[in-house]
Amino acid sequence: MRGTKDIDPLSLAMRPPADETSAERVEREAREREAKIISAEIDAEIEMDRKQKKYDDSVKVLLLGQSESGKSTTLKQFQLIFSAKEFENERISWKLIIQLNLVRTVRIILEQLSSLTTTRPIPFEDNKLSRTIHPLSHLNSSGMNGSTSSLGISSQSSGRSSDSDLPSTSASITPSRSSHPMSFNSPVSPVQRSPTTPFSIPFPPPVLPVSPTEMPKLGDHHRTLRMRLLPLVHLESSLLRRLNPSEEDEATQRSAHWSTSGRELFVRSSVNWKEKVARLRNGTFDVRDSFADVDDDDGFVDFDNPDDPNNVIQTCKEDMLALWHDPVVRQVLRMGNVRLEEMPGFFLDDIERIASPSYIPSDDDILKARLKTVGVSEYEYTLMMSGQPTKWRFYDVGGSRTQRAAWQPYFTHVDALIFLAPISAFDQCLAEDWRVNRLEDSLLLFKSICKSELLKDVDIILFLNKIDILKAKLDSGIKVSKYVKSYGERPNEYEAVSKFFRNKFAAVYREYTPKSSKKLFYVHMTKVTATDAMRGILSSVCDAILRSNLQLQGLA
Ligand SMILES: Nc1nc2c(ncn2[C@@H]2O[C@H](COP(=O)(O)OP(=O)(O)OP(=O)(O)O)[C@@H](O)[C@H]2O)c(=O)[nH]1
Ligand SMILES: [Mg+2]
Repeated sequence: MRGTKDIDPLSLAMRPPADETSAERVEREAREREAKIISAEIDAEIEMDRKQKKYDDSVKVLLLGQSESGKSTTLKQFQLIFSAKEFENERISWKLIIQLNLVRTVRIILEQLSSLTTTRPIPFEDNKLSRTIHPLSHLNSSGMNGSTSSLGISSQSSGRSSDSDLPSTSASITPSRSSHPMSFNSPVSPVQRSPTTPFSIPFPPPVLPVSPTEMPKLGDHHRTLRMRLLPLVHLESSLLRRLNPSEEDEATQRSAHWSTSGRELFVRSSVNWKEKVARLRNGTFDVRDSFADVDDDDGFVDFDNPDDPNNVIQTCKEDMLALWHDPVVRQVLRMGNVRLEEMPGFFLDDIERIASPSYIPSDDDILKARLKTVGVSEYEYTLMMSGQPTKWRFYDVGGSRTQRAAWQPYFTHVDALIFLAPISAFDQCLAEDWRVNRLEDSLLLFKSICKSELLKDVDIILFLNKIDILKAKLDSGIKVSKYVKSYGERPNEYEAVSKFFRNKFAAVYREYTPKSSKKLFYVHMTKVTATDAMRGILSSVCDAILRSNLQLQGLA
């Protein structure tokens, strides 16, 4: 026991009076709480100020766009093309992410198979983005008629997407649906979400009506495969917990509603995930110890440990291949309209390579890997531009709806922004809200960015991204006019479709950019995963930003 004389005099002075009444205590505690909040706000302001001052001499670029639009992938390309050594140093860190991407896809298949053996719909959140939306079948199945606004947007396909999650403090960047530039067919019917019955959330129905006799039959070997692949599912949840222990972000909250294995791998801006991955690689893996804190892993590589991801994946290799090539499994996926190949982080066609003990991720693997961003990550690179070293600072934001409130503080001190809109997503819905068409969300988001007074003089580079997926969809016969009413009778071909989308975004820019704006606007059709094509695009983007910067400073 410490005596009174050992107590710090400051703590003594801060102690509540001995005769404090309970009413006084409540009042004091409320005062202290408020003071704490104010103090945290001041700290945040000081930190932001510090960052602005510190990086004033660098060219600052903000990457914006909805989740999965390709922001972090664009950043990887910048690093690969202009800062190759750093990219090389981080190569090995991506191995675990790629392994986790692979395992996630296997888990999705297993969950789909479960749907055949259980009466309740599977908690299958992960593939929402790769499921198409089926306006007609859904309207039929629900009996809900999606009324269409005067602009052709159904009431379910709400623009709330952007209304609700853009920074609420700035009216100028809050999008409004009242003058929508494109008209979309109703994507899906409103779903009845009940917090107490999470499994009652319906999924988009299969393409064809399925009678019980048409249901694919699972045999004993499917059940055996499932059992044999369970270590992968355990490995995934164990590693996710270790990489993001006690996270309370949306992914975790959703997982509580869905299933522990439903979490998507994400990186929080404040966490150096590469360091964490390195520690996991150097520590021992023990699935049974999955709740242990990462900090406890100070051991060495245990090559004999059966819980090591390399070992688990290698052991399950043949079963993964058997599952992926099984005709019944393919039929189940088709019926559920699950297009795994279009999902980010799809590595099932690379099992042999990834399961090899000597596997090192290739450049393409790293660009394909999916790691969701939460918060705002900052990266500083010295890029060699026309033989001159130039300091660049990139801000890579999380694009999902709950993340967008964090964008606004960065609007006031960037030189340019790259906005990514995945135009392949015309037939998809947001992971965050099934009622919202992803392309519609992108357009509304872009509109709010154009309108923003804070971004009035910030150059905008628009990447209409994922053109490879767009081409594949058109080639497979998916009709744009089925999802975008205003597309009408135009040819369902890449040239016509891409021109149509490009014109729509350009029209939004022209209509909503403040008249007094001095900003420049460039549009590129991109597949940001393609390094050769991006080399030229990123060079010209950097040149344009630099030129514009010099002009602004009166140096050009
Ligand atoms: N096929 C194809 N895939 C792409 C393209 N651009 C990005 N991807 C993939 O799409 C996935 C999502 O890309 P990210 O860069 O992580 O998306 P993001 O915008 O950073 O998403 P958040 O962090 O959630 O905001 C990754 O797996 C990428 O490899 C593209 O042009 N074509
Ligand atoms: Mg990201």
